[in-house]
Formats: sequence, structure tokens, C-alpha cells
Amino acid sequence: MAMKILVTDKIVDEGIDILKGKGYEVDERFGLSPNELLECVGAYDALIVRSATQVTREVIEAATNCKIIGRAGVTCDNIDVDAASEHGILVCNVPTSNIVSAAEHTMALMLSAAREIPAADAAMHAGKFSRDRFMGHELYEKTLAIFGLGRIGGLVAERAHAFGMRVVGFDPYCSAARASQLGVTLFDSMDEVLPIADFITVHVPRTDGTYHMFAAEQFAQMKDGVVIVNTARGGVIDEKALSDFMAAGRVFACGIDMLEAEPSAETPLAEFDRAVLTPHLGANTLEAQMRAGVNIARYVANGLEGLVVPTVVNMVSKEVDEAAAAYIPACQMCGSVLTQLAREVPKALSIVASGSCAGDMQVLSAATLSGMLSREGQASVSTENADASARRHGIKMEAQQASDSRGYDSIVSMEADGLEISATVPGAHREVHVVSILGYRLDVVPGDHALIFTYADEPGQVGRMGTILGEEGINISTMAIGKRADCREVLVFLNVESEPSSEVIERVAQAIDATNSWAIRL
Ligand SMILES: NC(=O)C1=CN([C@@H]2O[C@H](COP(=O)(O)OP(=O)(O)OC[C@H]3O[C@@H](n4cnc5c(N)ncnc54)[C@H](O)[C@@H]3O)[C@@H](O)[C@H]2O)C=CC1
Ligand SMILES: O=C(O)C(=O)COP(=O)(O)O
Repeated sequence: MAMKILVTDKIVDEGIDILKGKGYEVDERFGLSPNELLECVGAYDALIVRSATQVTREVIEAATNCKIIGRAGVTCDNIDVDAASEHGILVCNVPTSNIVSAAEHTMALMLSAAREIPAADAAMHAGKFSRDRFMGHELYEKTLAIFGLGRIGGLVAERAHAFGMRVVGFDPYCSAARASQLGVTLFDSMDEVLPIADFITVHVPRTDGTYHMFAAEQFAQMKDGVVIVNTARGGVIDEKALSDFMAAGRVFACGIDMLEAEPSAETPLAEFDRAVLTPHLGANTLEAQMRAGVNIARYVANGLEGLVVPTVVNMVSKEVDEAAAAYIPACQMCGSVLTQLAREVPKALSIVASGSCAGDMQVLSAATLSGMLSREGQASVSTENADASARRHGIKMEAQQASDSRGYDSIVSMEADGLEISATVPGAHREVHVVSILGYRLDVVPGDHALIFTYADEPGQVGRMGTILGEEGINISTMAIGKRADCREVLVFLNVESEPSSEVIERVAQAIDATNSWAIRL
């Protein structure tokens, strides 16, 4: 019987023809309700979507025959990738299919907003030849600030240079080499960039960390008359705050392709002629759709045929040795902790694994890198693209097996920019135990929120920490104290049940005279 593929968002006919030509049965069913999707998805071997279909954990659990989900575009934020990995389902995308289109749409919105083209066009269509109403701004010799210097941000930088703009940027994960190659002056904080920009364009992923990254506090720091463009994701800009600053005349104009309420057109910006609004059209060109539709069809067919899928975004891009697979969460966790300890993505990573998990260093490296980059929505690291991803972020990686597993069945140890962490996964429960951090030996199973302090080992210190956290209503669920043979200081790892504010952390740090403190979120 032919394998069945469900396509729930429109892709080009050429993509559908490739699949049918290979003998697959293809059902195109657009606009399914969540319930309709849940009811039918179990019958299919593969699913192809764009951004409209929400592939939730529930959908993945109902997709009992599914082997691969193809995203005919770049961003997989409508797909629960972790759930797919847990169910052994590959997720792949076409990561460069629409980036030129998105970059060109950004320039189109920038020019339209700066020259009020939609309002002028609407006036002409209404029979009004009113030249005096419209007085725009040149791009030439203006400062463009790009937030997010990834694939699309980089293409926008190249195009902005052609207009004679000065290009500055903010992206905590962009290497100095990439910024210099793009001709972008990189700044370390948003606060330095906001006051100097005449134009601002946003190309960051939508994550907890970028939600309302541009709110009243940020608009207040901008130059009067700034033009703002968002072709990234709705919610990165607080639309209410933007409309307040437009109403006050502080923001000259904006160009917005992505609204928080998508797929609705509801936004407070709708009342402004100078808000140029488009309904998520960044990828809507024939060229981008041809690349996305044709390639996703090829990759999904490859996945079903057991061939290499070059753009897998989750970790199951190949048959993974079971012992190594058990260490994927440990490596992801350690990678994430390392980035948080370093307070930035480290630039050099060395991984040593010993014991039975060390059979597949490629998987362990990719998992660690995905953890290192995951905090800002950069988790699209697979065994296929790990090397390229590391290069793009300027990270030097090396991995090796070692024979001494220090008495554990398996252990992974990593060092990144001089910071160390080791973890093991004992027993059947598959809990990740961190057994060393920064050289301090301990044994702790990290929870969702943790605090780490290093301090002089003196009586009363634990009581001081407990008292302050108790006063603040923060429960400590578990605690481990790590020691180092060469040092009179200790390290405490506190799993806490809620996230303490930076003021609370500072209070604790002062009370114990901590030499270092970190809040870790996993
Ligand atoms: N309008 C449309 O139709 C399309 C929209 N997109 C959206 O465009 C955005 C960019 O896409 P790509 O360039 O492909 O992504 P990318 O992953 O190549 O680049 C994103 C960049 O943002 C940076 N970043 C992350 N958090 C940041 C922060 N807090 N501050 C500053 N920089 C931060 C990352 O380091 C990375 O360099 C995404 O939101 C994507 O969803 C993508 C394609 C089409
Ligand atoms: O690829 C992306 O990230 C996009 O935002 C494009 O989405 P679409 O395929 O047009 O629904």
C-alpha cells in the first residue's frame, strides 16, 4: 500500500507532483480545525505544513504513523519539535528557501514606510492628487540598526549598504568576524543602539527572551522620527506601545509584516496611515515558494525512504546508538548551563566522553551545541548541521573519547571558555546528574530553576541563604554543596521552585559574600 502524506498548508503544485511521481498518496487539506487535524493525522506517514498549521504535542501524539514533518519554510515555531523528537519523528525545514524574499520584503516595507507609499497610493485611488501631504525620508546616509544578524538580518545588511546606509547591529550571538564581513558595527547592548538609529529592523526569533523586546522603555530611548520594520515574528514588538509612540509623533512610520494576533488583522496600529501592514507576506513570492515546496517534497520523500535529510532540525537525524541517545538530554542541559555560566555563548567547546555513551561523539557534540544555543531560540542544531552551525557562531568544537569513566558507567565532561561541567545518567530513570561544575565535585539533578553561588566555606552560610529565600517566598527543593580539593571556597547548587528576581539573588549574594552567582533556567 502506498505511503500517505498530508499537506495542510498550500505548497506549489511542483512539490506535490514530486511526491505523487514517487508513488505517494498525497492529501491536500487546507484550513483544518485543530480537531479535524487530530482526527485525521493518525492515518499519515508524513505531514507537510507552512506556518499556519499548529503542530502541537497533541497532534504529534495522534500522529502515530508519522515518520517526518516537513516545514515548507524557515521557522519551525509552530511545531512542537521536542515532542516530535520524543516520538522519533524527524522535523525538517528549508532554511534558506525564503530568506531573500523576507529580506527584500523588509526593504520594501522600509521604503514604503519612509515614503508613505501606501497612503499616497490610497489617496490616488480615491482621486486625490495631493503632493503636499506627503514628505518622506531618504535612506541614504541614515543609520540602520539591525537586531538579529542571522540569515535574513545579514541579507538586509548587504542590501542596506547599496542604499548608502550606515549599518549597526545588536546580536549577542553574532561573531565579530561575521559582523565585520557584513560591514556592520556590532554593539554589546540594545541600549547603545536604540538612541543612534534612524531606521530599526528586527530579525530575531520569537522566544520568551524576545517577547516584547521592543516595548515602551525601548521606544523611549529611540530617536524622534525613527522608522521601525518587523518582518520577524509578532510579539517581538509591543504593538500597543508602538502605537502610543506613533500617536505621539515620536515614531515616524512603521512597516509590520508580523502581528501578534496572526492570523487576525487586529492591531492598534491599524488606525495609522503611516503603519504599513502586510499579512505575513515575507515568504510569499513565486521564487521562495518554488524553492520551499520543491525541496520540502524532496526532503520528506528522502525521510520516508531512509535517505539523508539535509535540513533536519531535531536530534534524530540518523539512527542513534541507544547509549549515546540516553546522553542527548545530558549534553543539551550541560550546553545550556555552560552558556548561562559564561553569560554568553562560549567560543571554544571541548567535549570528552567515556563509557558506553562515547560510541557516537557526533551526536553528543550536536546535542551540546544545541543546548548552548537553545536559550535564544537557536535550537535548530542537528547532527547534519552542527559543524556549520558552530562555524556560523564562531565556536571552535572538539570532541574525544576517553577511557577513564571515573567509576561511572558513562560520563560526559565539557569545557567551554575555561568553564567545566560533567554529567552522568545513571539507572533506569534516565535523570541527568551533574557531578561536577567549575571543578567542584557534587551530585545534583538540576530542576527548572536553580541558583549557583560560590563563597567561603564558613558556618551559618546555608542558613543565611535559606532565610532570605524563605522571606521572599522561594522554596528550595533540593540543594547540593560542591567542594574542590584545591580551594577553601565551596559551590552551592540550589534547585528552587520559582524564579527569584535579580534583587533577591543580589541579597543572597551579599549576605554570604559570594564571589560569584548565577541564576540558571533549564
Ligand atoms: N516574514 C516572513 O515571512 C519570514 C519571517 N522569518 C522570521 O525572520 C526571523 C529571522 O530569521 P532568520 O534570519 O532565518 O533566523 P536566524 O536564526 O538565521 O537569525 C536569528 C538571529 O537572531 C539572533 N538573536 C537571537 N536572540 C536575539 C536577541 N535577543 N537580540 C538580538 N539578536 C538575537 C540570533 O543570534 C541569530 O543570529 C525569524 O523570526 C523568522 O521566524 C523568517 C522567514 C520568513
Ligand atoms: O519561513 C518562515 O519562517 C516564515 O515565516 C514563512 O512562513 P510561511 O511559509 O509563509 O507561512
